[in-house]
Parts: sequence; structure tokens; C-alpha cells
Amino acid sequence: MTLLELNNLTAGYGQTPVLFNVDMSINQGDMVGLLGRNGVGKTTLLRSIIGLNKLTKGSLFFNNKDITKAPAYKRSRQGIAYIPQGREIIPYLSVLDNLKLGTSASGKSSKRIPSEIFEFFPMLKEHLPRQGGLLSGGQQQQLAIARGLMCNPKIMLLDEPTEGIQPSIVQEIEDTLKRINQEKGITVIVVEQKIDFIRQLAKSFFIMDKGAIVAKGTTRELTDSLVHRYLTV
Ligand SMILES: Nc1ncnc2c1ncn2[C@@H]1O[C@H](COP(=O)(O)OP(=O)(O)OP(=O)(O)O)[C@@H](O)[C@H]1O
Repeated sequence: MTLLELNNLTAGYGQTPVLFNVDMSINQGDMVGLLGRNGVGKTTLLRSIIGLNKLTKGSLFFNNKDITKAPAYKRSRQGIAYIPQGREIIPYLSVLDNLKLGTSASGKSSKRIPSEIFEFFPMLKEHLPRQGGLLSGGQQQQLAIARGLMCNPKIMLLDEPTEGIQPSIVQEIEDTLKRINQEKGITVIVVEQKIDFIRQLAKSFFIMDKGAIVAKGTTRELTDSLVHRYLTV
């Protein structure tokens, strides 16, 4: 079943166009890598999906509903979670309060942290009273993913979750995202620069260049020649 559909999506900043006629169809349960060199429009595409960037053209369907004109808060309530580049943990709030922010994004007011959050991220339990800004980069990334899970999403959009993170934590993040996808059936789209990470994690991929989708397929079809043509610097 199609969960997310982008038709002819065109967007930019002010007068500067950045995305050109992007079509994308994501099925429920997919684990997708979104690849491309710096500045090709990957973040802009994720921000357009969550509703932080206005479209100049095109339409967006989520869970069979037209959300083209829906504001960002309604999209997150409908089940789209966005884990931005740089994680955006609130440094002076405790880990617990950062987690609770995820619940408020879903429009619910439950103060309880579901036990599954700590099954996916056992480390967080030990750090609940600490200020979020005191966690390591890798721990903050895990907190950001956990915060996204708190709104009980149908899809998670992650922007470069491994950026600046040590390899052992990258492996943990990969394992946890696989579990979230397989055990909870949550659809995942990951923007990444690390090709090996996507080859291990994703089942399918899209490559962007100059604001357009230029290649897509199953991860097995992510050939060295595509990598050389569109991804190596
Ligand atoms: N707030 C903004 N205002 C104006 N232009 C912007 C803004 N954010 C991004 N851009 C421009 O839009 C284009 C696409 O940027 P975007 O961040 O979406 O690319 P990206 O593929 O995610 O890059 P990276 O891998 O470096 O994060 C770039 O030319 C960038 O300079």
C-alpha cells in the first residue's frame, strides 16, 4: 500500500527554485535511502514533506489523504515524524523533557514514556534527568530518534543521522532503525552521505541531483557506477 506520494513537487526559497517536479512513491513498511551530493535539495525535500517549506507546485498524499495544504503540526499529528540534521535537542531541557516534546508534537498530552522507548534506547533511561546538551553527539541522535518515536509515527524522516557520530554508535543506530522498521512496521526515509550505511540499512534508494530524482531502485541496484556518477565528490 502506498503511504506517501509526491506528485510533481516543486519548491524553493523565495524566488530561488530548489526542487523540480519531484515524483516519489513510498510504500508502507519501506526502508528508503535518499542520497545525493551536498546542496542537491535533500533537506528541502524532507522539509517540504513535513510542511516546513511551501510548495510552488505539485501535491502530496499521505495515508490516502491530500496533505498538500496541511500545516506542519497537522502532518506530525497524522504520523509524520521529522528528525532534523543536527538533531535539535533542546540543550537546557532534561532528556525526559526532550522526550515529552515528542508527545506534544502528536497532539496528545500523555506524560508517560512508553517502555518500548527504553527497549529501543536503553541508554536513555540512565540519563533521563540530565540536560540534553550534556549527552554525546551519538546519544543526542538517539534521543532525537526516540523523541520522533514518541509521537507514534507511521513514517520517520531522518536527515543525516550518522553525521559526526563515532562508528560504534552508527552501528547501534543502524540496528535500532532496522528494529523500528521491522518490529513496529514504521516506514523510514533516511537522507545520508554514507553509502555503506545505506547499503546495509535500506531496501530501496532514490538519488537526487540538482533538485530532481535522477535514479531509484532496490539497494542491490545501487551500482558503483551510479555512486561514481552522482555521489562521489
Ligand atoms: N533557508 C534557505 N534559504 C535559501 N536557500 C537555501 C536555504 N536552505 C537551503 N538553501 C539552498 O537550497 C539548496 C538545497 O539545499 P538542501 O539543504 O536542501 O540540500 P541538501 O541536499 O540537503 O544538502 P546537504 O547535504 O549539504 O545538507 C542549496 O543550494 C542551498 O543553498
